[in-house]
Amino acid sequence: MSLYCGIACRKKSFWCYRLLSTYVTKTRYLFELKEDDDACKKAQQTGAFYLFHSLAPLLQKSEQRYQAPQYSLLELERLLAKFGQDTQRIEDSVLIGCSKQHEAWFALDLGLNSSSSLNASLQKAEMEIELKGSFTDLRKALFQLNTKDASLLTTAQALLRWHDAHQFCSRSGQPTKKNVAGSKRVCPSSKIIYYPQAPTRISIPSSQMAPVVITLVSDGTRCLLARQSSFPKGMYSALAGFCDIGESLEEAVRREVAEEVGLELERLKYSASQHWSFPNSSLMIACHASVKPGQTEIQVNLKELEAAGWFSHDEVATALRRNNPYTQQQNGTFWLPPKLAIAHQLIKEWVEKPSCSTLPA
Ligand SMILES: NC(=O)c1ccc[n+]([C@@H]2O[C@H](COP(=O)([O-])OP(=O)(O)OC[C@H]3O[C@@H](n4cnc5c(N)ncnc54)[C@H](O)[C@@H]3O)[C@@H](O)[C@H]2O)c1
Ligand SMILES: [Mg+2]
Repeated sequence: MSLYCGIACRKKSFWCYRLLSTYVTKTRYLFELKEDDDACKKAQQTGAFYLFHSLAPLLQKSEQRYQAPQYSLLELERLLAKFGQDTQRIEDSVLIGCSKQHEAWFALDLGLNSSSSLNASLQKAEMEIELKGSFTDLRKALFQLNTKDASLLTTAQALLRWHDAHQFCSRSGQPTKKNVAGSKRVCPSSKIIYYPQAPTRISIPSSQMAPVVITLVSDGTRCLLARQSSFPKGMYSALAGFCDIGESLEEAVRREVAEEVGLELERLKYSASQHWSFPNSSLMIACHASVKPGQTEIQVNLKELEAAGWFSHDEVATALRRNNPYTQQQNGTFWLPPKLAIAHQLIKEWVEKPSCSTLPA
C-alpha cells in the first residue's frame, strides 16, 4: 500500500498549488475561503459582487443581451454610502464561486433585512435607477443569461434565501452568526452549527436529511481509501462529503475528491444510496469513480483527512475477509467499515468487479 501521509506545504494557504489541475486548485481555494474568515475577507478586497434585491438578481441590458453586472468592494461601499447605508451590510454577502485566476465572487441582497446592519433595506426602484438595471425574477432571468451566470445566480439565490430563513437558532432562539463566506451559521449560545441544507451537529435531531456523496475512486487496478482522525484506529473508508447548496451530485463528487485528495475525476457511476444516522440524518449517495491513469498523485488535505492511499485489489479483498477487525486488529493492519455501511458495499462491489464501468464525470 503506498500510503501518502500528504505533506501539505503551507504557502500562505493550505496547499501549494503546483502540480494540481486548475479545477483542483480552484476547489481548494474555495474550501480555504469557507474555512478561513480572514482569507475570505481578504478575497473580498479583490473580488466581485453580484447584487440582488429580495432574491431577484440585478440584470442590465446591453445591445440585445442581458447580463449580470459585477461590482468591486469599493464600488459597493460607494453605492451604500450614497444611500446612507453603513458598509456593515456587506457582511451579509455570501461566497458563490471564483474565477480560474481565483477572483472570488460574492452575492449581496440589498432588499432582505440585514442581520449585520441596522439600516433598513434599500428601495428597489431607487436602486434600479442608480444601477441602470432591473432586479429580475430569477426564473425569468434564467432565460436571458448565459449558463455560467445562470448557474452562479441560482446558487446565490439559494444561499441568500437560506441565510434569510436561518437567522435564529431553533434551540436557543438566539440570533445565529454567519461566517464570512456564508458556508455556515453558528449559534453563539447553543454552539449548534447550521449548514445550508439542514440544521446539523449536536443534539438537534435534524428533521431533514443532508445529502452526502461517498465515492470509491479507482485508477483501474487500485482503489483510493482514506481516514479521518476521528475514525477508529486503522479504519479506512471511501471519500465522503456533504453536498453544498446549489450543487449537483456529480459536482459534489468531483469537488469532494478534489478538495480531499487533490485528484480530478475522469468518470463516475452511481451505485446505491443509504440513510445514515451518524452524527445526524444523512442521505448517502454512493458512486464509483475513476481517475486518468498517470494522474494518480494524491495530495492529502490535512484539514479534512489524516491519511489517504492507493490500495491493491488483493489488500482490499483480504481486508474484506476480516470479519471483526476490533478483535483481529494488529499493528499496521488496516480494516474497513462494517457491512452495514454503504462504504463497505462500495468497496465489496469494486473487489467483485474492479472495472465497474463508469460514465464521464
Ligand atoms: N455510511 C457510510 O458508509 C459512511 C462512510 C463515510 C462517511 N459517512 C458519513 O458521511 C458524512 C460526511 O462525511 P465527512 O465528514 O467526510 O464530510 P465532509 O468531507 O463534508 O467534511 C465534514 C465537514 O463538512 C462541513 N459540512 C458541510 N455541510 C455539513 C452538514 N450538513 N453537516 C455537517 N457538516 C457539514 C463541516 O465543516 C464538516 O466539518 C459524515 O456524517 C459521515 O458519518 C458515512
Ligand atoms: Mg469528507
